[in-house]
Amino acid sequence: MPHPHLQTGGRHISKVERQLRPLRPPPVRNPDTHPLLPFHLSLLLANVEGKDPAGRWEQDPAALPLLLSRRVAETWNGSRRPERPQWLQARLAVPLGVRREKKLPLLCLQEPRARINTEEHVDAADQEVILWDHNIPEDILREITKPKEVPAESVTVWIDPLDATQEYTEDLRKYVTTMVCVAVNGEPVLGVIHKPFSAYTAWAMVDGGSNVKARTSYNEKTPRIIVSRSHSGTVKQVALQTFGNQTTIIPAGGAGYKVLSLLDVPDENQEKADIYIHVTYIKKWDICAGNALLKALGGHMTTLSGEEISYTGSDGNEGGLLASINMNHQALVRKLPDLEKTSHK
Ligand SMILES: Nc1ncnc2c1ncn2[C@@H]1O[C@H](COP(=O)(O)O)[C@@H](OP(=O)(O)O)[C@H]1O
Ligand SMILES: [Mg+2]
Repeated sequence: MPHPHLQTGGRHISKVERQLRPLRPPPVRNPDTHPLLPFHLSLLLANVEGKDPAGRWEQDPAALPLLLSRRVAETWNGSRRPERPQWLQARLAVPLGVRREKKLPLLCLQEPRARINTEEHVDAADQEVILWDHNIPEDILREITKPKEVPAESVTVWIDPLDATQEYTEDLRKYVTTMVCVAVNGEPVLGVIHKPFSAYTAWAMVDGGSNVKARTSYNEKTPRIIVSRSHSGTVKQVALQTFGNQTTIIPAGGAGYKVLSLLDVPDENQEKADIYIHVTYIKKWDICAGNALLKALGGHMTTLSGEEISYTGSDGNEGGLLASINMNHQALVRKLPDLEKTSHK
């Protein structure tokens, strides 16, 4: 899509951008602390804004992750002008036209004392910046009334701009999510899982608030177990061995989708399960947001041997995954077979 550009002061800016000035001054921030709440909310905004996210995805799969990740970057930087969604849409269409490869671009203006880990990487040539207007929607403000601040160096951010990539390439769009997670001292604290093709966003903050809840009942005896359809490893054998041959196994794409299957999600394309098990290696950006959501709602996501996963340091989790909510998680861990016998890789 062609987009009008004007030359001003040696810099190309869009006509729409120019019309939006003058704008409010940048917020004042204490550089030693990290405002968890606004950051989190900006991610939500990044996820839900725009007239037709699914439509944008059909035009170009990079659109939403790019919008999301740029919002992340911008909020992190915390000092730019606010913008409007219409502007974002117009502006994004230009650079995205040429990016249809599987790996999606991401711009991270990294805060020097915090870490941002993402499946995609910064395109150094890309100077565009997309901005958050610092308006927090009413429904979110109602849920989280007390903003938190934590030392910036304690924060690690995990971003998956496109989860269920394999399924996306097979046009199985219901599995696709974008995810952002903020961990503090390695503990998952804020999670956002967005389904671009359903325009549904689940978010939760540990000791903060959420827009999603657990279902009212789960089947602990003969659970429906949701597992990977494309990185399954020995998971079916493990599940049947643990819970018996009558157990229902639901193969599904995406770690974000599978966590949502444990919750009360008002989306007709969302299957429901009682337990999520994964036995192969998995990256932390695939699981951090789901872990934060579950933790905030009273659930658990651990390795198969019941250990908490630390969302700092290395980007891989090698101990497999067991996720549940409103169940005796430790009892589930004890039931699982000794997985030394099975491969985690
Ligand atoms: N053994 C493995 N090695 C690397 N990534 C894995 C993996 N198993 C699962 N994943 C990643 O975890 C996400 C969910 O996987 P699955 O759909 O198989 O459950 C996918 O993320 P992406 O789609 O972001 O790559 C997938 O690539
Ligand atoms: Mg992923």
